[in-house]
Amino acid sequence: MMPAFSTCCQELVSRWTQSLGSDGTYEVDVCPEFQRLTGDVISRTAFGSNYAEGARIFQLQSEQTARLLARVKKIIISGYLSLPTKNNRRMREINNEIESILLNLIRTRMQAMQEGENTKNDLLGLMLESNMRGTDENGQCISGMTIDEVVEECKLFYFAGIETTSILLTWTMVILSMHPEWQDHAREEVLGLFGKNKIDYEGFGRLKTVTMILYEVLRLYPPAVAFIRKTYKEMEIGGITFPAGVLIELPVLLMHHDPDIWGSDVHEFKPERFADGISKASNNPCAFLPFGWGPRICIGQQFAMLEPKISLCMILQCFEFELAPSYTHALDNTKMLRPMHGAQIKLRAI
Ligand code: HEM
Repeated sequence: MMPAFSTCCQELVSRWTQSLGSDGTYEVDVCPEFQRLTGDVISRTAFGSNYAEGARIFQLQSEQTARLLARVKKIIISGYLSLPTKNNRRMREINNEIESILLNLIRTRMQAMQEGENTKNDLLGLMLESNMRGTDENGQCISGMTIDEVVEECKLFYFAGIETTSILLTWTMVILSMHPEWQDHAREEVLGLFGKNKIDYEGFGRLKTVTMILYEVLRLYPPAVAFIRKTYKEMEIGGITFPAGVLIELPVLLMHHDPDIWGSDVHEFKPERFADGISKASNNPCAFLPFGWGPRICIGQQFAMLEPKISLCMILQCFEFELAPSYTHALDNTKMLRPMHGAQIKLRAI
C-alpha cells in the first residue's frame, strides 16, 4: 500500500506547493483537504478505485449521517421509518446511489477476475475471491461472502476509514500549530531519518516522536468519542448486575480526560507521556481507547496510524505551519469530534 499512500500524499503536498503566494505562504482549511486525501487513499488501496468515486460516496454518506442524526432527535413511532416522508425518501435515494456505485465497481472487478486478469490484491479483490470460491483448500464446501455482504463491507470501510483518519490529521495540524516546539521536534526527527528524500517503510518503525504526538492527539481529541456494547446475558460489571440486552456506552472522551487515570496535567498536550508506550502512559493500561477494544476493535487501526505518519512526514519535510488568524478553537461533537469552524492553517514553504 505504500506506493498508493505516497502518491496521494505527494498530490496533496504538490497542490499546496503550487498554491503558495509570492511570500511563500498559503492559508488553507485543512479539513476538506484531509477528507479528500483519506478518501483518495481508501479508494485506491481498498478498492483500486479513483478519487471521484470515493468522493461521491463520502459526500453521500455524510448527508446520510446528518439526516440520520436529525431523525434520531425526533420521537419515532413504530413504522415511521417506512413512511414516504421527504427525509425517508432521500435516505433511500442515497442508499441506492451508493449501492449502484459499489455494484458497478464490483461488476467491473468480477468481470476482470473471470477473464483471468491479474486483479489487484486489495480488500475488494480478497472479498470477491471469497465470494467466487465455493470450496476451501481441502476441497470442503464453504460459503463465501454474498455480494450483498461485500457491498455492506465496502460501505463500512468507506464510512469508517475516511472521516476518522482525516479528523486525526486535522487535529494534529492544529495542535502542532499551537505547540511549535513539538512541531520542531517532529520535523527534526523526520529530517534526521529521511532528509528531504522519499519516505521508506523501514524508517517508520523509528518514528518515535511522531508516534507519541499522534497518540497524544488521539487521547485529547479521539475522533470516535464513545462506543457501545450490548450485554448478551446477565452479567456483573463494576459491581452492578445488568440483565441481557442492556446497551452500555463507553465514554472514550471522558476516560481520556480523567485526571484520576492520566494525572492532574490531563488536559495538557504532553506527548512525552507516551514515551514508554501506551501501557505506561497512564495508571490504567486499558484507558487509551481511540480504536475501541476487544473482538470488534478497529480493524483499520494499523492503516489509520500509517496514513497520518506518511502524510505528516511529507508535510513536515516541506512546510512550517501555524494557525491562521481566522481559526477559532471550538469543538463539534455532533457526529465525530471535529473542529466546529474548520481548521485554517497558514503554511510556509521551507
Ligand atoms: C484515526 C482513525 C480511526 C479511528 C479513531 C477509528 C476508530 C474506530 C472505532 C472506535 C471503532 C469501533 C470499535 C469498537 O466498537 O470497539 C472502529 C471500527 C472499525 N473501523 Fe476504525 N477507526 C479509524 C480508522 C479506520 C480505517 C482507516 C479503517 C479502514 C481502513 C477503519 C475500519 C473500521 C472497521 C471496518 C470497523 C468495524 C470493525 C468491526 O465492527 O468489527 N477504521 N474504528
